[in-house]
Amino acid sequence: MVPYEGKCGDCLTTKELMTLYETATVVSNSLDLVASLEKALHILKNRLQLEKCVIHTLQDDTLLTVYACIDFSKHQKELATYTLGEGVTGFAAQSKEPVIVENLHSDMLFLNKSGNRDKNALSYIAVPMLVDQEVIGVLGASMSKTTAIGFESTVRVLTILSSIFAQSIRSHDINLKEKERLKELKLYYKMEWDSKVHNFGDIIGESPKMKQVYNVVERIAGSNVSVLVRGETGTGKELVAAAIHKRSKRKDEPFVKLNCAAITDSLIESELFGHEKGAFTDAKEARKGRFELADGGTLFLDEIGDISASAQVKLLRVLQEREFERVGGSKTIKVNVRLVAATNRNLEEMVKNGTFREDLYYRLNVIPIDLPPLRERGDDIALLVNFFLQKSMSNHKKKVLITDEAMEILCQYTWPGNVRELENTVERIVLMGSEDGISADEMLLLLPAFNQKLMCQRRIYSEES
Ligand SMILES: Nc1ncnc2c1ncn2[C@@H]1O[C@H](COP(=O)(O)OP(=O)(O)OP(=O)(O)O)[C@@H](O)[C@H]1O
Repeated sequence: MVPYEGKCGDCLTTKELMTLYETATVVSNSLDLVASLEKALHILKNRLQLEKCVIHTLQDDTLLTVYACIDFSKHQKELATYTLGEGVTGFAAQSKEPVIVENLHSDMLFLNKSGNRDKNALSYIAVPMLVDQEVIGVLGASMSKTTAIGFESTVRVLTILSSIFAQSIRSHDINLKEKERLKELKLYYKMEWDSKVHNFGDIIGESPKMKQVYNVVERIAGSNVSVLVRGETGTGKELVAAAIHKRSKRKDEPFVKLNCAAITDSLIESELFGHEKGAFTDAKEARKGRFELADGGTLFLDEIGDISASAQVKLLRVLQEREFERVGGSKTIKVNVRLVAATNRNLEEMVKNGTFREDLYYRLNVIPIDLPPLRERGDDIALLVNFFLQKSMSNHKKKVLITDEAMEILCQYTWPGNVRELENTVERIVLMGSEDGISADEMLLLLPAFNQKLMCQRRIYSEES
């Protein structure tokens, strides 16, 4: 075996140039990369009489497996697998240098694991395929008496081709990964839209408390700090999380959401971090978790107070080290995710009674945003009623008038379900109401039973006094 010293003597011959031109053209015009690489290897064989040409690629930084080849049976392909440093292929990958085995019948480095050594073959050359000095595989070929060029020229041609092949394989891999990511994101977003969880609509409200919220959102959106949005149910926590994302540099990357309260303890870690095939009974396929889906973007964890103790530990590690392993996996995955969490629970209380980790609480609560309940937002109620009224009338292609007295009732109501309840109430108003206007009595009928009773009592009381 001779490590190639990198001599660069004569210029390329016309034969070599033609070979390079043809192989590069075949590979650059490809949709099916493996088929095109194999065509390119055939050109090497036909033009230069190089035999058993094979491209190995490096898997998981340890194993070189056949990616494309000519003159190998299916079984031989499977046998021709090398670890780093093993045989001439493994050695070329490890040393990052071309390796020449002058006499492959006597050199111990030529292992012939595939068993398809040719009687006529004399020598073997293996050239590492590098992208930015990183080995992604090895290009190898046998030389025989009939090979049209010498060692030096063969190394030169294979070295030029290995760099073209390496770039093509790398771009192909990136495209595949991106396609897979888009497929998973499409699936995720489809699920979200189907359950109508997503809403990127604008935030309505001019009250001083909401102006404070906008102020904080504007100031922190551009940074990468974690945010904890707190507020009663239906106050718009998800809307604020989406607003932070939309105003950040990550706005063109995914905004991914997980409602921690909707997932059982046993599934939460798999939803967050993904799982490998066979990690548990139902894990028929490997699946990415929300952290991987949100890579580059924002992950919104709703109802963060509901996650299990073991998921809290894993979450803390991601926040500290930006890395994790899938459930049932050992490979460490690194992600770049901005976390926005939300809760309507009292996390401080949970920290005190030991149900929520204090270290995690501080990691999440770098920037707290407190959303006011609707009953503390004064004129915002009327603004929101009008906003949802327009939206709903246009959806239902119907005109409905809310009289002043009906609006008065809506403004006095305590809205325990906050904006969500108000939105649903306006929807009912549009469905039940008419252009003639909704009266106060009709309005009371449209409010949920418990509060309707309260309102009636108030009304009777005020009429009596
Ligand atoms: N200020 C607002 N302007 C317009 N729509 C709003 C506003 N706040 C909330 N909404 C709407 O009210 C509904 C509930 O909002 P959202 O889901 O963001 O609340 P939440 O606080 O996250 O609720 P939960 O605690 O139940 O998860 C959504 O349809 C949202 O679009």
